[in-house]
Amino acid sequence: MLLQTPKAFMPFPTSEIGLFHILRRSQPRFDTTRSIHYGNKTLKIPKTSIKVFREVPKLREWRRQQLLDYRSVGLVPTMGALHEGHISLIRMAARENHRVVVSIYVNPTQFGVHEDLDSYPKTWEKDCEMLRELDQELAEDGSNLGTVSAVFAPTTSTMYPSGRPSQEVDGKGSFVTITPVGELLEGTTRPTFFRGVATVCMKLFNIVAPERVYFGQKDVQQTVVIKKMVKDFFLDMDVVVGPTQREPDGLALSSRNVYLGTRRRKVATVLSKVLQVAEAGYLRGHRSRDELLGPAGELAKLLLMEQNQMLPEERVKFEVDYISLADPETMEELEEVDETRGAILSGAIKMLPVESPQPGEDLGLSDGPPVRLIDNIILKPIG
Ligand SMILES: Nc1ncnc2c1ncn2[C@@H]1O[C@H](COP(=O)(O)OP(=O)(O)OP(=O)(O)O)[C@@H](O)[C@H]1O
Ligand SMILES: CC(C)(CO)[C@@H](O)C(=O)[O-]
Ligand code: BAL
Repeated sequence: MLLQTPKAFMPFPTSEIGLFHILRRSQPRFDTTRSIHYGNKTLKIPKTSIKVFREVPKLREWRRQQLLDYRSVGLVPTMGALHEGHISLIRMAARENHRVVVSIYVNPTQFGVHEDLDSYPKTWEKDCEMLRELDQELAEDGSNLGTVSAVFAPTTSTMYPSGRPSQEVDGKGSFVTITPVGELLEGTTRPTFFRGVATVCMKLFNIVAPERVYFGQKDVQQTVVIKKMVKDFFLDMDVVVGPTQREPDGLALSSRNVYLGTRRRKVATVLSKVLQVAEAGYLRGHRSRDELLGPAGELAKLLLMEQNQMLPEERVKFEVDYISLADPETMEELEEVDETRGAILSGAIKMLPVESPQPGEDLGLSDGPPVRLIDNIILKPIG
């Protein structure tokens, strides 16, 4: 990083002008796909000192000042639609860093051409409200090293300065690919997913230059891909993985849960139940794939049979995409768990559109297309 004198890097004057007010006047809702310029002002989330950066140079300028002030920076990358899973990562980051940057960016290149880029939930105002509440909580809790200092919410033209690359599998562009791990499991169903994730994370890491980056275990294969990228490209930062936050009934929190609607939400715990059966086998001493995944597959069949016996207007059909028992570093499938290494149990299911929707039934966001859910459990090494 190029160092300049502190004077040259005095931050731009900040403004208490409500971001919402500016946005309301200029466009109806915050839209990360369009370029917006507000002169030289650094915006803030109202009633907080959280800066909102939309462009790279100002963020870099702020970052350099942190370096000069010996302040550590933690980065929590997100796609917005914040929930308690994200908040738990931000809390972790605030415990371990003087400054926390949360990025909010729905990255088009990690969505396949037929995926849900257009309908992906965007809840900017609610996200700001959650960050405001968290800011207060962190300020009152003296055990943290830092607090949320900034949100980075770039546009796509900022993130892809040479133009947005194609989302096609054979699309050309400046990509980071981490293979073979990025081709397995989630990469089979979503062949451009990890290429998009690695590419955007490399950009975010280069822009923010954090000491630590925070990811959730809910997307476990993503954490494996990111760790590999950091190792193989000598990126000077630690990757910290936070535990999966769940609803009381066990469903992993996910921004996409809003797609489910009431009926499918009740059945969405199938995946966590199936994985728990396999985990219970490991804790009882089973190590072979058949012993661990056999009962898990049986439970999935049983739960589907139960649904099939119900009336069409009540039931929920689902398809198991995969249940995997994999090595924690390569994500290659295992026949036998080496208990000194442990393993990753993971799965994906597709909740199908409800049959015979009832008048006024809540079908979830975007009216009920199939919803793919993922989850995992780490089988910890023993000894
Ligand atoms: N339940 C959760 N517990 C802990 N971390 C989570 C949880 N859900 C998401 N995260 C983490 O938050 C970060 C940002 O994730 P993202 O914004 O995609 O949210 P998401 O809920 O995973 O959305 P999606 O529905 O697209 O999977 C990622 O590191 C992700 O693993
Ligand atoms: C890491 C990430 C923010 C990259 O867009 C995304 O994949 C996510 O939210 O998990
Ligand atoms: N949390 C993973 C982001 C995605 O599924 O696109």
